[in-house]
Amino acid sequence: MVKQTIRIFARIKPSVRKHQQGIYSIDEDEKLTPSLEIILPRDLADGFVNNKRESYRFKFQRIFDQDAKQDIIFENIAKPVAESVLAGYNGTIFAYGQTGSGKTFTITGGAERYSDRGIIPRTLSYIFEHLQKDSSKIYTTHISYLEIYNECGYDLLDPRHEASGLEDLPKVTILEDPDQNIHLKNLALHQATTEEEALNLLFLGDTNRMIAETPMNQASTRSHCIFTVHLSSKEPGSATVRHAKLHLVDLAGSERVAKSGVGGLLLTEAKYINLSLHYLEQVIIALSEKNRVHIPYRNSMMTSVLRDSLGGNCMTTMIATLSLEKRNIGESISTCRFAQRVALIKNEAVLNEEIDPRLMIIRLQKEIADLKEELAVVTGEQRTEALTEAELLQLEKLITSYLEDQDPESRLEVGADMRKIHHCFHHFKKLLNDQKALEKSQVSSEIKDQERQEPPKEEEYKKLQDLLVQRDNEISIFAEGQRNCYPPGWKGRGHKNAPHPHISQHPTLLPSHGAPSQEKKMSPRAN
Ligand SMILES: Nc1ncnc2c1ncn2[C@@H]1O[C@H](COP(=O)(O)OP(=O)(O)OP(=O)(O)O)[C@@H](O)[C@H]1O
Repeated sequence: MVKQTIRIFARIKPSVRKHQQGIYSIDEDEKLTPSLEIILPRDLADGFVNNKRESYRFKFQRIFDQDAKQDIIFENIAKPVAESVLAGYNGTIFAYGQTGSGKTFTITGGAERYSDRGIIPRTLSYIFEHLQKDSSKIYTTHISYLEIYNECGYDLLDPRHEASGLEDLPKVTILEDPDQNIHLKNLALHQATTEEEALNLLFLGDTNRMIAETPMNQASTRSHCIFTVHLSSKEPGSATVRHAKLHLVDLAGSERVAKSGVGGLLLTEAKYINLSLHYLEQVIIALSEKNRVHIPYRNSMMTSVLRDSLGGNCMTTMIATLSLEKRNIGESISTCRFAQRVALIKNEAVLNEEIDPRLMIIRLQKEIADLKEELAVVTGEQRTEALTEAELLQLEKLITSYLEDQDPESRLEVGADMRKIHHCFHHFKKLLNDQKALEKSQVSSEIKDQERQEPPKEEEYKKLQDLLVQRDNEISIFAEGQRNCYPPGWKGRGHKNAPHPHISQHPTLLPSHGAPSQEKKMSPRAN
């Protein structure tokens, strides 16, 4: 992770009236941070901001004076960012300043001379040169070009060449996923395999930008443009892919509505521009304040798109473009003030790596195939997915003899073959389940048998009760008989006083002659 505050640079546009004496001075003491002093001319000091102050001093990473050429700007500002993008970090360079201060010239360049090429073409050239030289990685490059005008996004890389106004271009909208990542719907990503293809895309975007421009909407002044290089890289054979994005941003003119004196539709546009830049300012103020939890990124499309570039996962650089002429002093001071706040924002850039599941599967499949081959070499046998019939038979034999072996120390040796080990476990599990099922069925059949053999308790109790009543009757009959000792009127079997047939057959209950004490021995009820 790289922790870094946003780096701020100042670039002063060449003045038509050559160096206006006394308006500004640059202090470039090597030991100190360079500073730009803006000196208020006497006639302005009375009416502007604070009539007591005569000068304002602002610190920058570096200040490029009027004579700084495009190659110097690229080398010092854009090249370090391009390098970090090539290393896998996100990068952003944005130009901020009033209309006509040189934002487009700095970011895209001038059309007159080849040497006027700006940061975008020079960065593309640098990136593709690096990609060509570096054979240790596989790179993929895509380009997108977004224009934001009046809070609406438009895809400048519409290849139909039919746009005669912004509304003819595909409209881009913002989508946010549950992880709060921003996705731009309808913004096409075009693959560029060479510098030429990438430059053609830049040209297409700039052409669409110009065609869509109307006198009322001088696009470069009134809209924000974000040219993005999406770079993916991976080492050959690796499933880890690095994704880095480089935003090159040309913001709308930063002048304030109150001072620009516009009206009607233009005023609406100016409000929008300023609203958009106002929200950018709000985000920057929030980020520069310590302990501020909520950052209002969602308020505008631009801050949503640049969310990572501002206080997030990105190496960000700002170029404050200044047109330091007497009439622009106010705007120049406000641009510098804005830059000072931006310089307080800390970003934390991390390498954006992810595993490509498709590549991972391919890699694992290859690894399995390699390992199988290696195993075959070591074991001398070619292994198939499943065990062969012969192997299964041999394994069954081993398992049987292992189970039959009474020795508790005995071992089942199947070798280092996971297929065989799994088969053994499977076999033991089956045995265990069979055993459980058998025990269960045995228990249930025993219960059934018992139920069949033992009559219900109530029935048994009734039988016993009946038997008891019967015995009581017999005993009382027997006792009666004893007392009467078979009276002369005894009529034998069938008589109402005759002993019960069972009693007559029961030896212990049969009356014995000459044993009168029998009655005493046998009480009618034991209980
Ligand atoms: N450093 C420079 N060297 C030479 N010419 C420059 C420089 N900066 C700006 N210019 C010229 O000044 C004019 C205005 O610049 P430019 O269009 O870049 O301003 P801008 O800030 O992008 O304005 P807008 O807000 O309208 O987009 C252009 O003609 C451009 O070529």
